Amino acid sequence: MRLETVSVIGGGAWGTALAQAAAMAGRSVSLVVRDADKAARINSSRCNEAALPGQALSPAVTAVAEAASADIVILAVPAQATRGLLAALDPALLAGRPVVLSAKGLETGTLARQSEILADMAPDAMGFVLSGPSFAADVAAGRPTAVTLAGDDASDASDLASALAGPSFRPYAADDRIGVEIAGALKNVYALACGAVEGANLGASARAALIARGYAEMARMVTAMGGSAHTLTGLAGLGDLTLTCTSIQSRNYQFGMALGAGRRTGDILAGGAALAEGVATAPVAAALARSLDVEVPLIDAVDAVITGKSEIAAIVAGLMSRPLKKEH
Ligand SMILES: NC(=O)C1=CN([C@@H]2O[C@H](COP(=O)(O)OP(=O)(O)OC[C@H]3O[C@@H](n4cnc5c(N)ncnc54)[C@H](O)[C@@H]3O)[C@@H](O)[C@H]2O)C=CC1
Ligand SMILES: O=C(CO)COP(=O)(O)O
Repeated sequence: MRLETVSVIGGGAWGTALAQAAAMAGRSVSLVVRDADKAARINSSRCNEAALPGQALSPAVTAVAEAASADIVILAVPAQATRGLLAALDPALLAGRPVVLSAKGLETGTLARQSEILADMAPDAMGFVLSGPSFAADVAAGRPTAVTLAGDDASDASDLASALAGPSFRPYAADDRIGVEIAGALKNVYALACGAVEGANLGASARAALIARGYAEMARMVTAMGGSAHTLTGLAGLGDLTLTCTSIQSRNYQFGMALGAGRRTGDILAGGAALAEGVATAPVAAALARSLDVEVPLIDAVDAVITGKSEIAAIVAGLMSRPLKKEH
């Protein structure tokens, strides 16, 4: 497999950071943004100011407004935009190519994972998922980061990991796409909950309990979907859950803080909040759990707060008065 050139589609924070990581790994990179003016601005200033202010881009990154053929395709648009993006792309750009899915979320309506969307829309593409504890600003600045890169074939995933690995970006190959995708999607839901704990001043002990019980829920979901709970011991599971559920830098955590302070979802969104994938994913994850008959009280709680069905105080009281049971 030739793995020299990379096309990163999506000119937000994560697409820009992944373009920079691929460039630092020695690849020649096109960053596909939505309009030609933006591409020209990035190329002349050598910075994507709107996405990663002040971050200088490697000379190996060229912004373009139209996707062109590349050995590796990386999709970095919000989870709800992936299907539309794939529908608009020339299928020849995807057929037989490794396509790396980097969005963390489940699709509204279909309940689909990102790799299921790819299989629907571009069945000839080779789907990989990239997830793990990795803030875009850290990756782009060359701060040490490690992620999981999963594909159906572990040896292909290893080749791709080698092509994207650089001095500060270390992808670990894996073969459990389901586990990695569910972990990436659900950690955003728990980050909303942990942010709400912070915003409502419920204490660090409550937040730690949420992380541990969230991990247990995640394991039930992954197992029910045919993934491996063992995957969750790695970067995409424990790694990203720890990062996102404890860091105010996380947009999901910030959104949760606003909910915890008593603000409504609609008002926070109307105020121009940054993308928080857990907001769309929480109701989808709750529906998915119902369809699989998996008990997920924390996902249900976040869904209830997001959709305005319940208040945080009532939810905390409800969670604390659930029947006592064995931990495992
Ligand atoms: N920012 C981060 O630190 C990380 C983000 N991610 C994931 O990456 C995904 C994208 O997040 P960010 O880049 O941070 O969000 P962002 O809000 O910074 O950027 C999203 C970009 O997608 C573009 N976009 C939206 N719809 C599009 C469409 N239909 N076609 C083409 N472009 C479209 C927007 O113009 C924008 O440039 C999310 O799923 C997020 O969870 C994953 C790891 C780290
Ligand atoms: O996925 C991320 C870090 O791994 C980014 O988290 P947020 O989208 O919550 O900022």
